[in-house]
This record gives sequence, C-alpha cells and structure tokens, in this order.
Amino acid sequence: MSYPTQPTASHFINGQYVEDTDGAPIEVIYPATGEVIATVHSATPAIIDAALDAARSAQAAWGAMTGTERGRILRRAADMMRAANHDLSVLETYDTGKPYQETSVVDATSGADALEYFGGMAATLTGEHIPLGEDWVYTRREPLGVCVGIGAWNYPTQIACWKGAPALACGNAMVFKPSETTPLCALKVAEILHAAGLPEGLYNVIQGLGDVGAALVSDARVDKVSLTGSVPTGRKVYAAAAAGIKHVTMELGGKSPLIIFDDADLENAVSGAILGNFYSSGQVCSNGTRVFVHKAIKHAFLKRLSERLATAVIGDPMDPQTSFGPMVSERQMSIVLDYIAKGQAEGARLVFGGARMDREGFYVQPTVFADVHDDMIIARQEIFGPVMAVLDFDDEADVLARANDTEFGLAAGVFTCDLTRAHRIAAGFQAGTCYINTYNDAPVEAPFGGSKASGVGRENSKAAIEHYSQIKSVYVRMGDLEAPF
Ligand SMILES: NC(=O)c1ccc[n+]([C@@H]2O[C@H](COP(=O)([O-])OP(=O)(O)OC[C@H]3O[C@@H](n4cnc5c(N)ncnc54)[C@H](O)[C@@H]3O)[C@@H](O)[C@H]2O)c1
Repeated sequence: MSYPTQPTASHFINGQYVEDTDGAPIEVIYPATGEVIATVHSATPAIIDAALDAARSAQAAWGAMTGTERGRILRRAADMMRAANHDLSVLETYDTGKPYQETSVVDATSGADALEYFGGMAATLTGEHIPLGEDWVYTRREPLGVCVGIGAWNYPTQIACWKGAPALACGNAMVFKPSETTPLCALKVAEILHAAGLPEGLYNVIQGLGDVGAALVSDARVDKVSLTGSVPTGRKVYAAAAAGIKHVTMELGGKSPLIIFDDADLENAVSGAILGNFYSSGQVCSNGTRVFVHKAIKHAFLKRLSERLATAVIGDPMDPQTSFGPMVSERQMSIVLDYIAKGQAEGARLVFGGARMDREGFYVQPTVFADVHDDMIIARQEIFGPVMAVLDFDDEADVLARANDTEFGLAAGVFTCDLTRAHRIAAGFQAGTCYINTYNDAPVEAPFGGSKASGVGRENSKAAIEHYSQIKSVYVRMGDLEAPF
C-alpha cells in the first residue's frame, strides 16, 4: 500500500498524538479487500479524562478571544484541508471504501467549506441591544463550554468538521469520538486544525465504541453532545444527555420519500433516484429510499433506471473511473443482504441487482425493488445500503399522506414540472431537509437536519450557531432602584 494509513497514535489530545495500548485494539479494515490497514486502541478512562480536562482548561481563553481571531484560524485550516485534499480523500477512501471519485470532491471539500463558512461567521456573532425607556438590556452570545461530538462511519471527515467548525467558531472546545468503524480521518482534522494555529486542547479526538461515547455523554465536564448516528443510539444518547440537562444536536437516521410525478423530466428524476439511493453505496442518512413513482411513468422509469444502473462502474475504489464501491463493513453488508432477502420474501419484485458481488471485499449490487407496498419491512425500516424501494401512486394527496406516514423525518424530495405543486408538496412534507427536482445536495449555507425521530437541531448554516452558543441577557438600570421595604 502506498499510503500510510496507520496513524501516529490512536488519540489526539492537547495538540498532540497520544497512545495508550491498555485500551482494546480496534482494527481498521479496508472494505474493498477485507484487509486490516491500521489498528487503534479504544480510549481508557485515563484517556477520556485527559481529553476532557484538556478541553475544559483550553476553552475559557479560546472563548475570550475575538471572533476575528478564532475565525482566522478556522479559515487557515480550511485552506490547509483544500491543499491536502488528495491525501485526505485517499485516507477517506481507505477508511470507508467510498470511491475516490466521490471522496476527492465531497468529503474534505465539504469539511473545508464548514471551516471556511463558520470561520467567516465567527466575528459576526454578536448580541443585541434592547431599549427599555431609559433602562436597557444587552445580550451576549456566549459559548456552551465543552462539546462532545460522536460520529457515524459514512462521512468521517465531514462529520468531524460539521461539528467542530461551528463549535470552535462559537468559542467552545470539542472532544470528538469517531465511529469505531472509521477512526482515521478525524485524527487528520485535529492535526490540521492545530497546524493552522488552534491552541492545544480545543479539538481532541479519542477512539472507542459505544461505551466510550456513553462515558463522554454522562460526564459532568461536558455541556453539549452532538451525535450523528442511528435512531436507537439517538434515543440512548438523548436520554443520557437529558439526565445532565445538556444541550444536544441529534442527526439520526431516515427512510425518506422521493415522489416522482408523471410530468417530471424523466432523465432528471432517474438521476435524483440514483443520487438518492446509490451514492456512497447507499450509505447516506438522507437517502430517498421510498421512491413513489406515478403509475403512468412507472414502466419508463424502471426501464431507464435499469439501463443507467447497468453503466455503474463497480470496482477498485481507488480507480478514478469507479463510481460504486463496497459497503463499509462485513456487518453492514450482511444487514443489507438480510433486507434484500426480506424484500423477496415479502413479495416485492426484484428489478435490478439483489446479491453480493463475486469478488473480494464487501460489495452488494445496486438493488431495485418494484411493486413495494407501504407496510413491507423494506419500505418502513432504514436499510442504509444500496436498496431502492419503488412504490406506485396516482393521487397527489394520497401520496403525500403515504410519504409522511413514517416515524422518520430527515429528508424528502419531489420531481415535477408543475411549479405550484412542487411548493405545495414541499410545504406538506414532514421532513427537515427537502428537495425540488434534485436530491441530496448539502451546501454548508443551508440548514441540515431532521424532524420527528430523525433528529433535534440543525447543522450547517446560521441555524447551527443556535445549537453551539447560548444567550446571556444583562439588564442595566440607569436610575435609582426602589424596593418594597
Ligand atoms: N442525520 C444525519 O446527519 C446522519 C448522517 C450520517 C449517518 N446518520 C445515521 O447514522 C447511522 C449509521 O451510522 P452508525 O451505524 O455508525 O450509527 P450508530 O448509531 O451505530 O453509531 C453512531 C455513533 O454512536 C456511538 N455510540 C453507540 N452507542 C452509543 C451510546 N450508548 N452512547 C454514546 N455513543 C454511542 C458509536 O460508537 C458511533 O460512534 C444511520 O442510521 C444513519 O442514518 C445520520
């Protein structure tokens, strides 16, 4: 292997790499081959303590700096990430198995966007002046303190930045725990931030499974928890954070609807369905995996979709021509294959794919089921893999009610050339992130997050500031103060 995937050490604390081999080893497996490419160690109680203490001691001075000074460091880190894009993309590909064709334009790029955006915003975070006759109130927008970030495995660099950038811009310190499946990329984010001038202790990365995450969430030194993960984990983390009355952001799972009307541009609609189901081998939280297709175009849609899926280049993720890679792990591959078996057992019609690929690594074919009914398991549960469920409809009000009939509310999309219908449907969706004639765009300028069981709070955009800062209000009396006795 030409790229050094083994990090200098497992953790990054107080501005430097730290190792503690007493922690249980965690093997990092390259999903395209099944080969072990690195080993890190789970954080011991001493490592957890060191990271939280470092964050606690560094935060006050950072919070007292001007926003301009903080922002300058974040923007420098953004430039350094862009300059290192190739190496970071290669590492992301080894960590996740996602094709370099994707990682080279999405992951470090999106992370750098977040650092640049929140770096630019840091100096604008001010309070307000509220006149009350001759008295007045002013507000101060203050940091929360120590924020814990806990990541999922599908976008390790992006998640580390989407949480770190707004947290740091607002004057907080962060302890980030990546997913145990993809522990490598966040270490590089920490390295770059400190090389860009971030004072030590402000962005710490420690490794571990759910037990390390749980220890962080319940620690009294922590003021806020931001989780990206599944709904079941979200329920546990939200409950543990509530016990300590901590702030939370919950970026959880979904089973999002994508509605395609008979007046839609078919080629664009097929593109949307492909992007919303097969990008990153289907391992995207906001994917539109329930594709409602108007009966009048069902045949044409499935035909064109199958033709285009047949042109997917499936293979070595490091080959720039490859457009579809493996699942992140053997475990995730078997979860997906189980769902495919359930779809067949429930009587859904397999239109494309449906099997593990006959090659090394954890590859599952892009898979499409048609004639799916609302109550089938493959239409109700998040699969988190390349499995599209196509459902029929012919009435607008009915399809909107069916689209919303789910515990999830992360994303939703509609393809139609009818302007008023597009906005009517978008207004009717019970979802935090909606798309008209496109799918899965996630620019840093736009709020991102879920409603219902899919989450609490928003990442990106000005909205994220509300979740990484708090308002203090100061009443100022200008005259004498009267009291009853
Ligand atoms: N909404 C979003 O922005 C978004 C983005 C990406 C992924 N996701 C979701 O993430 C899921 C896939 O990722 P995953 O399999 O890594 O999710 P997961 O819920 O299994 O794990 C997420 C993280 O939580 C940690 N964790 C597990 N139990 C914990 C506990 N009790 N306390 C604290 N931390 C704990 C894990 O170690 C991991 O780092 C999918 O459901 C997907 O939809 C959501």
